[in-house]
Amino acid sequence: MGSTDTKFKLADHPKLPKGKPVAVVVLDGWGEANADQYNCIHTAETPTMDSLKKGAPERWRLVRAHGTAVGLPTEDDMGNSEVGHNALGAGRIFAQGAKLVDLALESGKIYEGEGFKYIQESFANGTLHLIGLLSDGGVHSRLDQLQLLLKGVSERGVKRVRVHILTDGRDVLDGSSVGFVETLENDLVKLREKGIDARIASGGGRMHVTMDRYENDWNVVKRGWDAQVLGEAPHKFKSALEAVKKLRAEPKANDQYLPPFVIVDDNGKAVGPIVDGDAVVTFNFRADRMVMIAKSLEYEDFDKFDRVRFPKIRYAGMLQYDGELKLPSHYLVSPPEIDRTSGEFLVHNGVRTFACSETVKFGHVTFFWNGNRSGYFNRQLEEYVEIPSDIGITFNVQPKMKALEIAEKARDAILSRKFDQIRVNLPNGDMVGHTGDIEATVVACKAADEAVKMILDAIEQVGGIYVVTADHGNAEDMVKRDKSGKPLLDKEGKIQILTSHTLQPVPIAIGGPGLAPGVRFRNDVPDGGLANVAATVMNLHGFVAPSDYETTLIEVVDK
Ligand SMILES: O=C(O)[C@@H](CO)OP(=O)(O)O
Ligand SMILES: [Mn+2]
Ligand SMILES: [Mn+2]
Repeated sequence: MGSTDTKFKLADHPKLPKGKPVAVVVLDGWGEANADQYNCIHTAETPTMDSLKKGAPERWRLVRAHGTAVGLPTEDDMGNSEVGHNALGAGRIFAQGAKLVDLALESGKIYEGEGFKYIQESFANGTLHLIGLLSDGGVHSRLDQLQLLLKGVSERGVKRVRVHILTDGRDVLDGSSVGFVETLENDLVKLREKGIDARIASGGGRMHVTMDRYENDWNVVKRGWDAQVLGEAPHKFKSALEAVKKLRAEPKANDQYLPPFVIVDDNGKAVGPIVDGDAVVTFNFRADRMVMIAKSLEYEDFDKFDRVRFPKIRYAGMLQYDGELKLPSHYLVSPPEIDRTSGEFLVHNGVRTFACSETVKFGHVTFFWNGNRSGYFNRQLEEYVEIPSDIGITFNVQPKMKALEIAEKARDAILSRKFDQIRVNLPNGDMVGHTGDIEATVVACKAADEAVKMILDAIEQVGGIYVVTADHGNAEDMVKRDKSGKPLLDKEGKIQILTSHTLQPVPIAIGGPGLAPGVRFRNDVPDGGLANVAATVMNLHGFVAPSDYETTLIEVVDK
């Protein structure tokens, strides 16, 4: 069983027993908001989640899931899966990538580090390529950081810059890509006036080009590779603005799924393929959707797709994206050191752990949960199950996704009695919410609720405990609003669909036959956030959390 490593020894909880199976269910993108027709969770039939809310007020509450509560720079920053699951798993609030990059740019430290010095060696004779998400969403990247970086490199000897853009429309409004491209083009004009040969070289929508995750579909990364490295794409344009405008005019086109394009010169030649001697920076700070491109840019041995050419480049990530794989080996800003996560502690204390989701969220309950670390802590005590996601579709056409399959795996793991913690992520509210399809999102929420029921029923059978929560909001608000909360209309008088996450708090409910009588939420942690959940879960496993963890949300009163 557990380890002898005293560093990880947890004290016994004075009142709560060990050995009860604990199901930890994370509903992705499931916030709490006022009830109206844009709240898909409210519209959907969700009897299980409703019963948790209505059933036991002392065992249901809201927790903060955005802004500084999850280590983001400001209270205007919506929550996201990376910071949400990091907080849930690590039990402490770490300054996250967005904030660390801000600080490094502000202080200028970014230019003093090993990563920058490394890429700078290419400035004299090579091109600097910047690849990343072009928006101000603040989930994966931020435009103002790109702008500061462009300014910084222009003052530090760069001669030729090529930007490879990925249009967003997921963390920001669909259609906003046009404005972001205009802004970037204006910045590049200014660089050219200073004598720097700076241009946008290629592009494509984030969900179709480059930003796949958890190896769901390597074709996505390949499309990016072909455009960015080889300078080949089905669409060729003289300017990125023209590209984005024309491609958006196609029926059903949207920013998230724009096809790949390259910018060509008057002779039809791509203006910025990546060649030997160049430097490349992937400027997203968030990890999950950069790991695959990082592998393709960095690994000599690589068989995921035919790269055709593997240029000898100096490559650095904005951050190091995977702490276990040390990928990439060069980076501009050190990632948060998310160590001593609850998963690691619990495994060292003999807690047998099962984690499951479908591919698009699999890393959320493993990699993110464990502090952006891939792999197991102890293969003997842990089992991580990935259910393959459908590929090549937008999830509004399949809103039930694999919720049922995930719930079945969780149910079987619970009934097997082989695990003490059974942890899942149910993706529906989030993945379908991102499509902006309100009807499909309602179906998605119902499917997630049914999955919760199956897991809770299994917990009932084995006398276990459940913790049901979420990582951030999404499906509970599908419309852009003004400050007073009124839906905003576009120029044609149509409502503006919100595809992004929200600033809303999320619910957390605890219960189950194994929950000791007298356990209830404390009322002296009113500002509790996702980081308070880890200590809570440790308590439910019969342990006291380490003293540097954010405090537990529960107390045990004598009954
Ligand atoms: O899809 C993603 O990458 C983000 C939104 O940008 O969503 P989540 O944080 O829920 O994974
Ligand atoms: Mn999420
Ligand atoms: Mn999301």
